[in-house]
Amino acid sequence: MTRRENKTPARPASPALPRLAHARNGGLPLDTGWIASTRVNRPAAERHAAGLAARRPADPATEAAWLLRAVGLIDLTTLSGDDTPGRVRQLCAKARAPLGADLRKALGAGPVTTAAVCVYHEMIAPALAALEGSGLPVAAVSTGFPAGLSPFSTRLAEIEASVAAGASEIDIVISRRHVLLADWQALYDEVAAFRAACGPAHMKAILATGELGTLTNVARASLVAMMAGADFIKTSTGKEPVNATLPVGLTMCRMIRAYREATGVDVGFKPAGGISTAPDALDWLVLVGEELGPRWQEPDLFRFGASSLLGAIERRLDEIAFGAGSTPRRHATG
Ligand SMILES: O=C[C@H](O)COP(=O)(O)O
Repeated sequence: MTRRENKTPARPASPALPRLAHARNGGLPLDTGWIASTRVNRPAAERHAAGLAARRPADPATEAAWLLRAVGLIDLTTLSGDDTPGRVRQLCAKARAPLGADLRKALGAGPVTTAAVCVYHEMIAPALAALEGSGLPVAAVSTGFPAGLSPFSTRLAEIEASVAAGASEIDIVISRRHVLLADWQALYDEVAAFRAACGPAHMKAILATGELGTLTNVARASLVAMMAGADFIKTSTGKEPVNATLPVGLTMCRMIRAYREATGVDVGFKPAGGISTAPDALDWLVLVGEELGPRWQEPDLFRFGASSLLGAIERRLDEIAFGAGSTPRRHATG
């Protein structure tokens, strides 16, 4: 099946689209031979992933530099049933100024923001208002997030509504059954239709890897999503029983690398769900640095999808800057 033409009406995208200014992924025709020949050796992936922690930066100054970089890569997220405009305004204030001025001064760091704010559709308007003038994009989760089981027409309309409301990044979820049934054509058609509906907004394809059964399925779904035009591939919604894991991350990075070698196109990577400690952030940065290179430590090609990681990084930076005893005094609550 051929890809659908972009049918989303042009609407001014939210101001930060230039943050994703590298050439977009135009996709490829579905290549079933490539998909069938792709396999992953799970024990080897697990062994490799287990070694990443040993390669975290050892000295505190380098660790602080890495963690400052990680802050700028976070899609600061709230995806709760009890989200309110007030909570989203607080989140956006944190996204604009994620670290206190005293902490930045102690670390010798300049101004920093997170990469984006990620919310449900209903929270796009308060997020845009709260981020006005900051240059920070609003990402919206879409297509029946998190299960992706609402009617197809509803899922397309949901994307279009969020783009029309001003989201410049759309995080879609795939139908897991297409992967579990190895119906690659159905998966390709679905993701290509979502990509067309996104129009100017950049699309992150959430694979929900914890529900795909095998790493081989993760690899194949990654390839199909990229062939169908995904700008980013993303591990998880944060709502599956198992979310972002390093063996899954390794698998997806290797597929991004293979796609780049075949097409010359850079596709972004977003691990999401359960990434909640400073060492977690370091492990993911080691992984993408080793597998894809430093370009994938920049916000146009890498994001952390996380609701609690920022607080953990802030506490660790505080320890580095002011000493271990300072954290309880300076951060009364986690
Ligand atoms: O896309 C982002 C995830 O939903 C965040 O998951 P988390 O709450 O486990 O950090």
